[in-house]
Amino acid sequence: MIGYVDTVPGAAAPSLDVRGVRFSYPDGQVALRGVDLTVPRGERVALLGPNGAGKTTLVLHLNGILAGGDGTVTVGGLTVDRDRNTLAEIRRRVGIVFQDPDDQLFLPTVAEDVAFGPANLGLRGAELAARVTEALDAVGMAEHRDRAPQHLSFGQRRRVAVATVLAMRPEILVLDEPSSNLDPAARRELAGILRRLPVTLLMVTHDLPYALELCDRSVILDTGRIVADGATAQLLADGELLARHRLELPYGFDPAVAARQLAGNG
Ligand SMILES: Nc1ncnc2c1ncn2[C@@H]1O[C@H](COP(=O)(O)OP(=O)(O)OP(=O)(O)O)[C@@H](O)[C@H]1O
Repeated sequence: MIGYVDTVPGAAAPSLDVRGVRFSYPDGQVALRGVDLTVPRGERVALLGPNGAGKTTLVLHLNGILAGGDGTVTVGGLTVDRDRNTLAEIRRRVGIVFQDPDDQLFLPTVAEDVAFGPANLGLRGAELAARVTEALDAVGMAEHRDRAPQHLSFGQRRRVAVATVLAMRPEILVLDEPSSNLDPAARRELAGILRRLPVTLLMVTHDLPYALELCDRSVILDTGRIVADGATAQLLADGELLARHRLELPYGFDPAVAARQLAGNG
């Protein structure tokens, strides 16, 4: 089993600490208006919110793709800044899985795609091979290692995209809409895989049942501010809160019943 939760220096620090982050785009559009968020090591948190709330902008601050506003972001005790060495380590610690797996897969075979990141870190030979196998095992894709990514199903490609990030042994795994375009079986299988990963997880999603299934805690972001932060089951049971922030449960979905079922299965 992968043990990267304990391998990062500064193990006492939270995985993620966002303090007073404000950010406007160059055209003046204000996207974040003072965001505070602490995620302890090993926790799984859903980041919810309507279109335009600032979710992507916040995620892009976690590994320094966006910066320059106010506030600080700390990952496993290391503050995100523009220093080249720090940024390289931050990008190893924060693994972002984008919505479209094809943005992350570009080499002839699955194994080469998964090896790409750790090879850039300098791993070679048996150590690199072990890292690739470990990551592919974690997402149940080891038997496909020599296949071409473009010949895999969408759900398989998404799993390989997760493996490319896991191969870096991240401190925190950030997933952008992980359930999108998955059929019900692939969606369920991915949930099982993500639940077993020993890693801090931040999941951006509009799929509220998926948030409930995977994350005990959810945070709602709207107009650049965190407007709710609590137990997912409680937030989803608050119809007025959801309506205020343009969040909708699927027709007929009862979060209380689903939470009881999940607790029974857990
Ligand atoms: N490159 C950009 N230039 C200017 N404004 C931007 C840019 N990208 C995003 N914005 C604006 O920043 C705000 C936050 O957008 P962001 O993409 O972070 O929201 P989001 O919550 O991820 O939305 P969605 O659910 O639609 O993906 C919005 O008002 C958006 O129009």
